[in-house]
This record gives sequence, structure tokens and C-alpha cells, in this order.
Amino acid sequence: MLLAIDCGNTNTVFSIWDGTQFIATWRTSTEHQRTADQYYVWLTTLMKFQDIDVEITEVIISSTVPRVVFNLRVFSDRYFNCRPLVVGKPECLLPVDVRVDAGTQVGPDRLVNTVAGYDLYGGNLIIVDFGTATTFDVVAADGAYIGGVISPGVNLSLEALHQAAAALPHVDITKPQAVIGTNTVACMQSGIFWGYIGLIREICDRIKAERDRPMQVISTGGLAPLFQQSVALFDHFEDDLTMHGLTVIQKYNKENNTL
Ligand SMILES: Nc1ncnc2c1ncn2[C@@H]1O[C@H](COP(=O)(O)OP(=O)(O)OP(=O)(O)O)[C@@H](O)[C@H]1O
Ligand SMILES: CC(C)(CO)[C@@H](O)C(=O)NCCC(=O)O
Ligand SMILES: [K+]
Repeated sequence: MLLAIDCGNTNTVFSIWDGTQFIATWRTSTEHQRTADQYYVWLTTLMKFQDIDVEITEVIISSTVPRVVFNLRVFSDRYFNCRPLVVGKPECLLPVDVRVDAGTQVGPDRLVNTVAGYDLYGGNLIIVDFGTATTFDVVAADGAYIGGVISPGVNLSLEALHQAAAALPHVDITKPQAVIGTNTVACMQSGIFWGYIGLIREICDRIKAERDRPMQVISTGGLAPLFQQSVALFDHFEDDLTMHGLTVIQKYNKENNTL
């Protein structure tokens, strides 16, 4: 079975794919100090707890944090006796083109999202991923990643306000009752919530105008449904878009990679 690992700057998600579906998914915070042995103890404890008794024979990794890849490689090699496929490395083939400025290292999560979006919906897409950063990936008609937009993540923006201003507390994002806040928390929530709705709408409109063709907007990440509640910003929401992309890339390499 395949273990797919999506390592973001904040969280790392592990999913087990049985060839047809994900049978389990677990999330942990991303820490580059974590060793191969620590990953193994953590994972097997959760597997036992959920009565999941499967043999992992393949591992694929997408990591936006280069430093964690070493220990994840050791983890894969030591405990599953396999060499992991690492998205973004030359030995990992992609089923789509990447058309960006020479020397640009596109985040592997954005490449994986592109592959997943193209597999599910075809080309001409804008993929909006709410993670540590909010990213917009633009997918051409032929599935190529042709660039996009990187904005500060929702939680990052809230945290930055709290860190920089002595009188501003830490708040969680929710949809505010009104635009005009009558207390500090409500003011902050309004700024982030409606500010983000504006940001998403403006960026998507401008990308569509620049491309001058109809495009579907696909969203993923924990906060997408919250924004979609108020304004129809997205055509589709995919909870596990990145994980889906990892399975597509794994299959593609199995069929086409001679290494
Ligand atoms: N209402 C909310 N207020 C604050 N945080 C929320 C809320 N709803 C969801 N979240 C958080 O949003 C995050 C969404 O997870 P997601 O996997 O999309 O990004 P991430 O893992 O934080 O980022 P990265 O992939 O860059 O590490 C989760 O950490 C979740 O706890
Ligand atoms: C933008 C993030 C942090 C989003 O996870 C990641 O995709 C990344 O580190 N990207 C590298 C730069 C780029 O994608 O152009
Ligand atoms: K993510």
C-alpha cells in the first residue's frame, strides 16, 4: 500500500491509499527535528489504535520544507524498505509541464495540486489552497502549471496583527455578524474575513481577465468552506486535493518511470 505524505510549513498529513481509496489520514505539526524513529512510533501507534494492519510498500512525499525530507527518507527506507518518490526531485516525473521563469523552484504542493486539479477537472483552472500561505495556481488548457499568486495565509495574517499590535488579541477566524465591528475581536474578524473575500475575488477576476477565457476555480484547505458560505467564490471544493494529486503522480511514475 501507498503512504502519501504532504508536508506543509505548518502541518504534515499522512494518508494510506489502498489503490482505490484512502483508508486513514493523520495530521501532525511540521517539525524538522523529528527523526525517522519518531515518525514511526507516532504512525504505528495511530495505526494500531485504529486497527489498521496493512503493509506499506511505497512512499511518496511532497514537502514545502526541504529540511524534513531527509528524515522522511530515512523513515521510508528504514521501516518500509523503500525509496520514497519525492515531488520536485528530478527522478520524480510529473504528468504536466511546468512553464515558469528559469531557475524558479515551484512549491511541490502547488505542482501536486495542479496535477490533481487537471486529473479531476481538466485544464483552465485556478486552484486556491488555504494553508500557511494562500496560493493560487494557474493551470493551462493542457494541464501545465503556468504560475500563480502567493498571499499571506489567513491564520498568518491574524497572527501577525496580534504579534505586532500590543492591544490586539489572538483571535480565530469566523464569519462576523456585521462588517462594522463594535468590539476589537469583531473588528479584526471583519477585516480578515471580508478582506480575504475581496482578495480572493479580485485575484480570481484578474487572472481570468489576464487569461481571457473561462476558468473553473477549485478550492482546497481547511478554510475554503468558511469563505464559500458567504460568497460563491469557488466552482468546486476538494477536501483532499493534494493527497489525490500524490496518488496520481505515484501511479504516473509507476507506469512511466524507468529509474
Ligand atoms: N475557523 C478557523 N479558525 C482558525 N483556524 C482554522 C479554522 N478552520 C480551520 N482552521 C485551520 O486551518 C488549517 C487548514 O489546514 P490546511 O491543511 O489547509 O493548512 P495547514 O496545514 O495549516 O497549512 P500547510 O499545508 O501550509 O502546513 C488547519 O490548521 C485548521 O486548524
Ligand atoms: C507558497 C508555499 C509556502 C505554499 O505552501 C509553497 O508552495 C512554497 O514554498 N513555494 C515555493 C515558491 C513558489 O511556489 O513559487
Ligand atoms: K496544504
